[in-house]
Amino acid sequence: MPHDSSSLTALLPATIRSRVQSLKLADGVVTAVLEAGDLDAAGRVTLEEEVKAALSGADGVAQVRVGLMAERAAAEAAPKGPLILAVGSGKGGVGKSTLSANLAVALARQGLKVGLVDADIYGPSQPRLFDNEGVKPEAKDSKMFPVPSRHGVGVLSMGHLIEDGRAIAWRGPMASGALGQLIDAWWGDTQVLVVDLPPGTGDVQLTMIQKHKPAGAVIVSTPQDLALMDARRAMNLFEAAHVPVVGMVENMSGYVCPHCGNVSDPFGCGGVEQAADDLGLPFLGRVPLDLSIRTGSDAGQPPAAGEGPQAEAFLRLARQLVPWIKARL
Ligand SMILES: Nc1ncnc2c1ncn2[C@@H]1O[C@H](COP(=O)(O)OP(=O)(O)OP(=O)(O)O)[C@@H](O)[C@H]1O
Repeated sequence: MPHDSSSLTALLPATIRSRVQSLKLADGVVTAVLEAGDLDAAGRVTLEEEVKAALSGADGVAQVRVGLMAERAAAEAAPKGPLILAVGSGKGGVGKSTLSANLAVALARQGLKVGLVDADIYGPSQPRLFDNEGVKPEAKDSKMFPVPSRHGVGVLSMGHLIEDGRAIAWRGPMASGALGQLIDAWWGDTQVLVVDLPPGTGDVQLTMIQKHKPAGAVIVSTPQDLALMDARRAMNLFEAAHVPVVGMVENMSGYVCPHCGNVSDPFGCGGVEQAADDLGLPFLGRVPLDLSIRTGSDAGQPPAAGEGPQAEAFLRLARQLVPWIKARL
């Protein structure tokens, strides 16, 4: 008989079972979150290997993802930093970075003090989107200051730290160490930190979410079925880490012809709203596929900072999020 979450947990040795915070099976993928605050680096690697060895190959299991919780006591004792709002997607290229940047600008236009961390450390794009490429962050007491932008949003990205165009080939633990430095920076009176997560739903993402505990997450998807399946995986990932999903956004949902203004739907339309409905999540709204969104982004001018329908699409999303954010500040 195929396994479910409890029969899978029973496959783990008792010493590991007591560490399980959550364990979910969906579409053949097990997502397990374990308490590991007492273990050193070697112990954590062993624990991850043991879990994978115990569950891989079980009936109905195609893949096992492990997220390890650490430094819980230290995190709880630490002074309260800005509220973290993660922006995630199940796969790359759906517009997660574009949405993160414009949401940050749109939230700042609602009067909030907003910062942005580019956690997409393998392909950082925020310095280009905010037109502050090549600016190195200043630091004090080995903590960085955010790099200012023209739109009132401080930004920190691996792209600010590496030489132009140099690919980063880091392994998971180094990657999450680097991300920690971007988040634990001098954010001052910043109220909301929008975190542009790396695309995907693997171990790196899960560990990052566990460690930095966003207050909530927004999932972005394009309307096609394939992207939607990935969005569902992203939701499972946040659920496994006990991070509430604030809602879903449909990006590239209707192509506005720059010549005649006609709207067509190359990727379909309404799929994300339907998926949000099926999953019992709020649907936050759509952003059209619009050439000016790409050209503005490439030129370092976030459309949300301007006027017109493109700006309005992002401002509408931000207005929906403001009450949720204010209730948590
Ligand atoms: N609504 C839109 N209209 C037009 N172009 C868009 C829109 N959203 C995103 N794009 C463009 O699509 C490309 C991919 O967007 P983006 O980099 O934000 O995606 P991503 O999900 O963050 O990708 P990655 O996983 O590579 O980081 C960019 O060139 C961006 O300008």
